[in-house]
Amino acid sequence: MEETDLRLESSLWVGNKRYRAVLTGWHFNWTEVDKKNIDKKTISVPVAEVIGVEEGRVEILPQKSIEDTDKDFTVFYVKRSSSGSSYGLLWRLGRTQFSCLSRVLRDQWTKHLRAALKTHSPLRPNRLLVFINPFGGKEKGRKIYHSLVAPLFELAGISSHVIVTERANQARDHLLKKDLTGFDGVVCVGGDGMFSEILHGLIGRTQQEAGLCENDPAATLQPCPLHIGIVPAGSTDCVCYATVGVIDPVTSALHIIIGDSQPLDVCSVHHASALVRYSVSLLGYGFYGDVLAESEKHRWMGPLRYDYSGTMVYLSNRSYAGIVQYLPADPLLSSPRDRTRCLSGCGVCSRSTERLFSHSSDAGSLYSSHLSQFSSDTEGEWVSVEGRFRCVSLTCMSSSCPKSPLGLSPSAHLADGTGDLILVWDTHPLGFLKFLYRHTSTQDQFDMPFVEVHRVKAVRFSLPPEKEEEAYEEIRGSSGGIDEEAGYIETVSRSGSQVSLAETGTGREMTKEQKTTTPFLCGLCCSKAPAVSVWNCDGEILPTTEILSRIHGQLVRLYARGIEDGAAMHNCGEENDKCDSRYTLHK
Ligand SMILES: CCCCCCCCCCCCC/C=C/[C@@H](O)[C@H](COP(=O)(O)O)NC(=O)CCCCCCCCCCCCCCC
Ligand SMILES: Nc1ncnc2c1ncn2[C@@H]1O[C@H](COP(=O)(O)OP(=O)(O)O)[C@@H](O)[C@H]1O
Ligand SMILES: [Ca+2]
Repeated sequence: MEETDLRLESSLWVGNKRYRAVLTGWHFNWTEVDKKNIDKKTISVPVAEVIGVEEGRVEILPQKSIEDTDKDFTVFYVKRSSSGSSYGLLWRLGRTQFSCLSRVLRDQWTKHLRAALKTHSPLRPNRLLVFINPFGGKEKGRKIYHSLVAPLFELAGISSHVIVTERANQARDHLLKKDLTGFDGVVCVGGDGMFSEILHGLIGRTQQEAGLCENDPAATLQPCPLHIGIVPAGSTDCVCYATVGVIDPVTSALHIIIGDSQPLDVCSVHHASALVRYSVSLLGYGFYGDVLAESEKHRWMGPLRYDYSGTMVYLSNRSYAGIVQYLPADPLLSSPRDRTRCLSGCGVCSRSTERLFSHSSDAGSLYSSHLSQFSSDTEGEWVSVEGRFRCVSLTCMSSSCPKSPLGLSPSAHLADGTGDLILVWDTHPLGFLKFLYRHTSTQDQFDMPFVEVHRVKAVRFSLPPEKEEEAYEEIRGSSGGIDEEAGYIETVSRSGSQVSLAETGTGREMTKEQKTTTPFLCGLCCSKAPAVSVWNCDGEILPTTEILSRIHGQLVRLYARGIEDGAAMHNCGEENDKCDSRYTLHK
């Protein structure tokens, strides 16, 4: 046996085979001895990916059982496998039972492995606050947590305080008001809507404590100190898919246990000097807004409601007038059409960390000058376009999800402080269908004459003056002659009205003001098309149409590491732009 401060080396047995086991600073390796050189295979587990070390011969499936022998110990660790349909890798719990020559040696191994774990995984949580939405997705949140996740947390020695929500916004309110001391992170068992609640709670709480005003679009917000873990149990599960690469509760639980850390850009949405909401995945007007509004009527269908509503809205064949203004990001840093992907260890994102946090006060003043001089922009950086759009979408990340494995913007970055603005100009129905369909494959959805994509730092959307007037007309008309049965869905902003998060509620229900006189799906059955659509903000309907949104780089951190490329399972060990070929989109 050899032992130094962190290193330990000895013979160990697995079954009746002898191995040479070595614990170096960062890795735990074991290689079969007594075998011809050519066949020698080393199993190497990064210490950061060890889940737990237990004395004796331990099983956790189908139930935890311990055979308390004094020369044995069991190591649990992360094991990867390809996920088949998804781009990311599935993580599973690996387990190996080792036997030593003596109890003293066994105790040395367990002591060293546990000490190495502490040293190499500083962000591993000890205590977690878990929110379960029992009604998300297929209503399996409770079962998923208790049967798949809780046993892993227990094995890893994590204590958790579990709250099964009884109403919408309970998790958000808890995070805004209750004592959070002692918690290292918050776990969301649910979908994108539930994640959004937790996001709002944590960002709001952090700004309250820092004395910062969330309403000011120019404010440099304080990053949240608590990590968020997502256990997918929703309908779209886009945030989970885009940050982990698979929708799999066990994979997510293992990322949480080892304390992985993935920063995430967040977009704040404002109206008339007030914060409306935050968004991380989709802020979409037109098609995606209409799909969400329609889908709310069919919640009983579960996740299928989006396909049904998508088809109905597609058939209604609508476009909307609007003025879009945007502040482009530095084109030298990256481009939404550079055909690279943001993957685990992304070089573009790590370089952004430096840029985002080294001169945060300068960045704040730069933004304030841009945002306040918005209408008379002297620096000429803002770009303005006007016309009719099928949809206007802003996404801070790729927004990949099982429906669209590469996402709304396949080359967007999770943590570069920018978002991608996608403008789909009005076009013939088949063209738009082709655009939608390309989201399901690796075909470039931006390579179409009626589509534009821009990497941006801020976006403003407003209605052309005549449409604003029409929108008012629709509201006025609505007080007298709404045909409720025809289904009225449109949101109309009331210029100058102050909208705060507290007033917007869950955002999933329509407020009175949001109903207008124009029947939904009128493209199919009647002549008059609605003047305005609604904004879909990560699955919530916004109560305003005219908005100003701004990207806040790396405002929150998730227990994740970005997508690990299944096609490149080799251990590169380099920052990923050194292995760029792996990160290029395949045609
Ligand atoms: C023809 C096939 C078209 C497939 C088009 C796929 C585009 C998918 C882009 C998905 C972006 C997802 C961004 C995430 C949004 C979520 O935050 C948010 C909330 O999720 P939650 O309920 O789980 O909490 N989800 C959503 O707003 C759902 C948006 C989903 C839009 C899907 C639209 C499906 C369209 C099907 C059209 C079919 C046309 C067929 C015509 C014959
Ligand atoms: N106990 C509850 N009852 C009703 N709604 C809830 C509850 N808990 C959370 N919600 C709300 O349900 C909405 C949808 O939840 P989510 O978990 O995202 O599922 P889905 O992906 O199916 O939409 C969220 O907006 C959230 O605020
Ligand atoms: Ca981004």
